[in-house]
Amino acid sequence: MNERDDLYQTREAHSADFRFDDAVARVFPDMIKRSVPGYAETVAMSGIIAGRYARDNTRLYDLGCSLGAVTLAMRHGVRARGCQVIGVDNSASMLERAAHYIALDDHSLAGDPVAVELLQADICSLTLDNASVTALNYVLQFIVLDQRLELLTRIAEATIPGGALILSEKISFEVAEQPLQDALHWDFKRANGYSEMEIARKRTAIEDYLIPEREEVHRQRLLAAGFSQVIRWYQCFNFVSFLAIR
Ligand SMILES: C[S@@+](CC[C@H](N)C(=O)[O-])C[C@H]1O[C@@H](n2cnc3c(N)ncnc32)[C@H](O)[C@@H]1O
Ligand SMILES: O=C(O)C(=O)C[C@]1(C(=O)O)C=C[C@@H](O)C=C1
Repeated sequence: MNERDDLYQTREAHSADFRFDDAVARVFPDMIKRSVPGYAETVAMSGIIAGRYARDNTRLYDLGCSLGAVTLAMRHGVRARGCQVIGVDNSASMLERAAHYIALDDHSLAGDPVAVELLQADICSLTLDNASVTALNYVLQFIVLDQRLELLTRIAEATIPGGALILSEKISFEVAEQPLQDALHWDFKRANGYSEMEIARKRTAIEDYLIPEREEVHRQRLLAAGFSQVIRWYQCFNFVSFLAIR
């Protein structure tokens, strides 16, 4: 199942034509590991954070769950009782594969594991409720700009007092810092075996589709959405993760 990402060795790229389709879902674990600096740590620490913030008889949401990496990290991190982890994605190709990974995990766990449910839905029109922890791991960056505050506000309103949002994103920087951050990111991709052509084609494909914003924009919008505290708990080059508390 873990195929190597060679999509842009053969695929031509056009602006904003990247989609989470079957071809991407097939190579996704390899693609995200080789493309996002700090991905493995972000997933693993989502489990630790879920352990601290999950409360009895609440929900944990993994919005834009792809193959369910964070869904499973949260399932394994939860110590509270009566919790349910809900993984949501609008890509059928992703969810089909996520279901396979959840089933493998079900079989490996003894006793009464934390319940996991997968849902195919658009997170921009999903009703959320009774959340103690929500993860938005590299997903907000794909939501059109004018829907981002509304989505975060719905998450904040659905979050119990003291509950948490884990928000991981590719970010942008002020003009003086941006070239260095880009260069380091592309060095990371080169070191992971992507060619100049693959890096350039992926860049074209996600341009105008993955829209990064500055740290300050994220912080202020999270506060405007209804969270009371925001910290940046992790950064690796141009990828960061925030923890926002309701
Ligand atoms: C970069 S991946 C997320 C990675 C995943 N959270 C992880 O940590 O492994 C982005 C995911 O968001 C999903 N997505 C994008 N827009 C969405 C929307 N409006 N509703 C639901 N899912 C969405 C995509 O289908 C894709 O699977
Ligand atoms: O910014 C890039 O160059 C990326 O490849 C990033 C990114 C992401 O952050 O989601 C884009 C699409 C894939 O899902 C994997 C990585």
